Amino acid sequence: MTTAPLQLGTRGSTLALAQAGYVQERLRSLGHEVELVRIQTTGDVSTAPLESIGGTGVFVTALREALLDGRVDLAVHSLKDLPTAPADGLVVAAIPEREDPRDVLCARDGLKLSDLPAGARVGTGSPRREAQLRALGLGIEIVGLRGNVDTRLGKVADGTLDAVVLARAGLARLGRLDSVTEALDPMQVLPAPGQGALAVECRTADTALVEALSALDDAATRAAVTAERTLLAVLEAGCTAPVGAYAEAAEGEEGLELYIRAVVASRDGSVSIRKSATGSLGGAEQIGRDLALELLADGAGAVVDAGGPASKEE
Ligand SMILES: NCc1[nH]cc(CCC(=O)O)c1CC(=O)O
Repeated sequence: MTTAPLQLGTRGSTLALAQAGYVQERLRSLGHEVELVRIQTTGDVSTAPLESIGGTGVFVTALREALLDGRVDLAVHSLKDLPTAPADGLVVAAIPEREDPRDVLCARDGLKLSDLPAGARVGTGSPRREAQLRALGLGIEIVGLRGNVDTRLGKVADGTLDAVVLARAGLARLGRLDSVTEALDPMQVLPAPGQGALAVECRTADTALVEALSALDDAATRAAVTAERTLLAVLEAGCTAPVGAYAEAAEGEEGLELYIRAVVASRDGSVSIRKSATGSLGGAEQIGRDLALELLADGAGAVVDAGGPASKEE
């Protein structure tokens, strides 16, 4: 069989290339020829705060355009950057097994969160991280931060900041786990819905490719992130404050069950509402939806976030 190599669209950042390279290798091991195609996005070109240029969706739009106009056959995204609304003509054909989704602290001198002195400067551009860190009441100062992983870690190395908070998954994919001084306990800081997972997207009409990509799909990860993202979608319709959520498959009395925890917090940390639920792996959407409705019934809709709707962005 002679088929043209699959064209895999990716952003050009080191992290994006590492993620695309992972998918490329998995497809190669299944016998597919795959070439990487770099697509530049507004989010890569601009250094303005994400909230002011349309949020994390800017990373995704250019890749989706390349899929829809046929420049590429598949695209790899960080699932947490993918808007919850489905895109016309496109399908997330594979969600591979996720990395450890926790946020981590990368601090000077090996410090952990509880070692940071009052007034310590901690960098993050994520309202979700900011809200949950403030809610801990440690008296640390949150400093806004953007840029790639190297830029962010550099602010600790050069002494500008005492620490930064990042996704462990990104550091793992870049081989930078040596910078981590503490993995944050989800009891204190819940990750973004979908954090640590990849989404492999292609055209719905490309049925042979949809079928081929399904070999990369991990059922437990898909169930977990489906619950997290359904929760996010329901909350997006009903509140403006940042959302954290983490679902995992765990052995329960009835076999494998999905256990999900979620938080809605005001950016200043003064209010945070946390709830959890368990259910069957097959009922992921319903678990996510029900938990979101419970959070709203508990007042999540009234948690005011000064940043407005776009502030949910990571
Ligand atoms: N916000 C950008 C972004 N999108 C995905 C990751 C990391 C990889 C992942 O979460 O899957 C990061 C960096 C970070 O939040 O530290």
